[in-house]
Amino acid sequence: MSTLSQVYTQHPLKVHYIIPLDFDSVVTVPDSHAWPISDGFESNDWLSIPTIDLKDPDAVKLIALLSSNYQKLKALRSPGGATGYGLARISSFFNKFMWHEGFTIMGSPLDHAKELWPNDYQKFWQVHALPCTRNDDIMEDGQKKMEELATTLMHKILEYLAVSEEEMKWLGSPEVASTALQLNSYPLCPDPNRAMGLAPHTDTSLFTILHQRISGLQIFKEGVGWGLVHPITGALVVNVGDLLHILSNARFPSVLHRVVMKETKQRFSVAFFYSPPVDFNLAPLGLSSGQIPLYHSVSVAEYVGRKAKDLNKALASIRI
Ligand SMILES: C=C1C[C@]23C[C@H]1CC[C@H]2[C@@]12CCC[C@@](C)(C(=O)O1)[C@H]2[C@@H]3C(=O)O
Ligand SMILES: O=C(O)CCC(=O)C(=O)O
Ligand SMILES: [Fe+2]
Repeated sequence: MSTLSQVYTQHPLKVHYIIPLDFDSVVTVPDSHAWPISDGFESNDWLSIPTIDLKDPDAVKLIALLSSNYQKLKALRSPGGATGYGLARISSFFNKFMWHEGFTIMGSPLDHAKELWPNDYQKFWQVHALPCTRNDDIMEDGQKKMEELATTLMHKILEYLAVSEEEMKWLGSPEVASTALQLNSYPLCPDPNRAMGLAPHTDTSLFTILHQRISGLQIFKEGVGWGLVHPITGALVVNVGDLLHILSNARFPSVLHRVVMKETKQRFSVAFFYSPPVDFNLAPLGLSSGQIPLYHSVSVAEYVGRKAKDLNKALASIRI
């Protein structure tokens, strides 16, 4: 069975859409990164988001990103690769670049580090992991916790949707769910109102669990427009992705979101993408009699391919 990483490998990106700007060396926003002023850029309105207390404020351990550019380029994603340092995959769909750099991890973070820095991966963790507990395990622990949290959440969502666990066999074994960890960095920007942190998109996952400490994340609410999602200490943001949109027959619509450059300091976020195994076929489930499915059945791998081809038309392309 192929992995999520192998599926993305089949949709390579041009190098141009991988290498981020050297944010440390610029004093003005270059034209390549200057976005037309958009509605809601200056908005300081907070949206009200339902919050769930999961009794575990420590579920995520935030890790600082790699610091020097030299180290960063050593970790650059290859054109055919899915993991490593670089621009967001969606970059090629926009004619301006974003004020963003990220690091994508699929599978074990420790294996990933060993692969990148066979001789000094330990040094990497010691230098860059938060100065607490065992540096070696910090990412692995965090990832395991996230997997547990995602599984718990998924069970509850299925219960609500009246989808039998039989139909989601993969859920019993967390190791076969496709997961990815994305470390996002939004460097200090000399002119925040002209730059875009992360352009509007919906995630491809069932849902994404996001940790943010500084504001900047906005979601688009029908009839309201763009509004900020307030960071709450000890709480995580859950963004519904396209795959849950399909599975739930749009009862959980995927959330259009973006990141604006609000603050005058660097912003970090950590996103955990949770999806079924790549060969799993998704279709609207748990429909009561009389309800018609709105989407054709699609495998996770095929849907990833549709998004890679046309970001904003993928969902519409499988609409019945
Ligand atoms: C498992 C995932 C989910 C990915 C692709 C792959 C790894 C990186 C994720 C992101 C992270 C940044 C936004 C996004 C839109 C992007 O460009 O890369 C995400 C995308 C998706 O949700 O489609
Ligand atoms: O940085 C954020 O708050 C959002 C990140 C995001 O949307 C993503 O990684 O998909
Ligand atoms: Fe996202």
